[in-house]
Amino acid sequence: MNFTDMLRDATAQNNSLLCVGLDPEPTRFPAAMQGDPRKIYDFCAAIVDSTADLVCAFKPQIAYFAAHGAEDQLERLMQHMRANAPQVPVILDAKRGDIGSTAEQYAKEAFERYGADAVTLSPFMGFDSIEPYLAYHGKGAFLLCRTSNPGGDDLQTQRLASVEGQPLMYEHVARLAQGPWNKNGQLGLVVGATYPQEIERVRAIAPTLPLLIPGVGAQGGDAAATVRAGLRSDGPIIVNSSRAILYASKGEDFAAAARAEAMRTRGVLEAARG
Ligand SMILES: O=c1ccn([C@@H]2O[C@H](COP(=O)(O)O)[C@@H](O)[C@H]2O)c(=O)[nH]1
Repeated sequence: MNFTDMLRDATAQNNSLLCVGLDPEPTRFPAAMQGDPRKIYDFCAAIVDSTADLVCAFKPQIAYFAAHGAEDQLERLMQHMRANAPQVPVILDAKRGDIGSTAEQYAKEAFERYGADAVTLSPFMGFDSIEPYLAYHGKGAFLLCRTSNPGGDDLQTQRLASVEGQPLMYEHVARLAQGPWNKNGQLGLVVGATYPQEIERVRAIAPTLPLLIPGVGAQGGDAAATVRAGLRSDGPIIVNSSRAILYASKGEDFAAAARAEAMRTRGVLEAARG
C-alpha cells in the first residue's frame, strides 16, 4: 500500500491526526534505563506499543539514533513497528538534502535500509536533490517549507525577487511541491504549528498536499488552530508531538503516561476537527 493510502486508513481507523515523534534522549529515560543508549530500542518500542492505536503516524528522528551510534536499534524499531503496528505509516525524519548521486544513497538508506514509508527532505538544493526519492514509487517525501523554529524567518520569509509575484521563499516551495515537482503525487510539506497563519497560507497554495505539522506540545504550538488552518477534506494533516508525549512521566510508568498524553492530544485535535 502506498504512503497516501496508509495515512488515510490509519487516520480513519484510529480517529487520529496525531503523529508520535520518536526522539529518544537517554538522559530523560526513567531510572532503570537512564543514560543508557543501549536502551533506546526498548524505550521507543514501549512507546510504540502504548500508542499505536491512537496515532495516524510515527516519526522517528534519525539524529537521536545516529548520535549514539544506535542505527541498529533504529532498524530493529522499524521492524518492530512493521510487525506490531503495520497499519501505521512511519515517516523517517532525516531532513536530507544533497546532490543527486548522494541523494540516491540517502533514499536507499531511508526506504531500503530502514523501510520507511516517507521521509523529510530539505528542498534547498533544488529538484535534482529530491528526484531520487521519487523513484521509490508509493513512498512519501515531505519538504521543509515553513519550519516551526524562530530561525525559519532567516530564509523562509524572504521575498524571491527573481520569481513572478515575488513570493516568500516558503510560498514558492509550497507552489513547486503542489505543482511541477510533484510528478507522481508523492510530495507533502512540513509546516510548523507555531505559525498557524502560515499554515493557512500554505494550505491556500497547496490545497491537497499532506502537511506534516510539528510544534505542538513542547514548542507550544496551538493544536486546535493548527487543525482549523490546515485540515481540508482532500488535504490531510499529520500533527506531530514528540517530547511532551515521550517524557510525560520521568517514572517507570512512562509508557502509560505517554498513552494518556497521546489520548489527550488526540482529543484536542479531534475536537477542533468538528
Ligand atoms: O519545522 C520543524 C521540522 C521538524 N521538527 C521536528 O519535529 C520534532 C518536534 O519535537 P517536539 O519535542 O514535539 O518539539 C523534532 O523531531 C524536530 O526535529 C520540528 O520540530 N520543526
